[in-house]
Amino acid sequence: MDLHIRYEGDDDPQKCTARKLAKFDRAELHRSHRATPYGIVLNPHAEQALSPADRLVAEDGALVALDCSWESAGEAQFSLAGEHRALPYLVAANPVNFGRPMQLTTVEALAAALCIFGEREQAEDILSKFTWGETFLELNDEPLRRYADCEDSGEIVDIQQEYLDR
Ligand SMILES: C[S@@+](CC[C@H](N)C(=O)[O-])C[C@H]1O[C@@H](n2cnc3c(N)ncnc32)[C@H](O)[C@@H]1O
Repeated sequence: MDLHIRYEGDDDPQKCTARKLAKFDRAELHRSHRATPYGIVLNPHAEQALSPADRLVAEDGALVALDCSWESAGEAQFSLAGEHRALPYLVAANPVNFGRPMQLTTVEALAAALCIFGEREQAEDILSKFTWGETFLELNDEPLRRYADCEDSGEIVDIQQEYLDR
């Protein structure tokens, strides 16, 4: 699946996961909203949760993340053309936000979406570029497998609730 990243460039370049993905040819960076292709946009502010039902749109178009600092990741920043989806409950494995729910790096968000779409190998491949990448899949193994078995976002939200209630 083609991975595209709207790259804002306002985060620490040393820690930026988007730049590393581009360096290894795993994703294409775009410097403007207009240049970013239409597709499924990973947006933590979106009302609808990502589910396997979104796979076709991502396959025909693109799977898109917005790489910017969390300080500037307000709702307005996500004015990209596409179908916006939030990821369901998952925890971060990156050293900055380790163990925190929902605030994933760009590579974690893309890998989670790939797992939900059944593209586990591609998810493993992009995470393999990061020392903590495998830990993300280990920490989230059960929810990711359960989300991938869902039909639609309604089912995803029901499963997410189980984790939120724990
Ligand atoms: C705010 S940027 C931070 C990037 C970080 N500086 C890095 O180097 O990876 C992370 C991006 O991943 C995606 N993302 C992260 N958590 C998400 C969630 N819970 N739901 C949907 N998308 C999410 C969004 O596209 C978000 O803009």
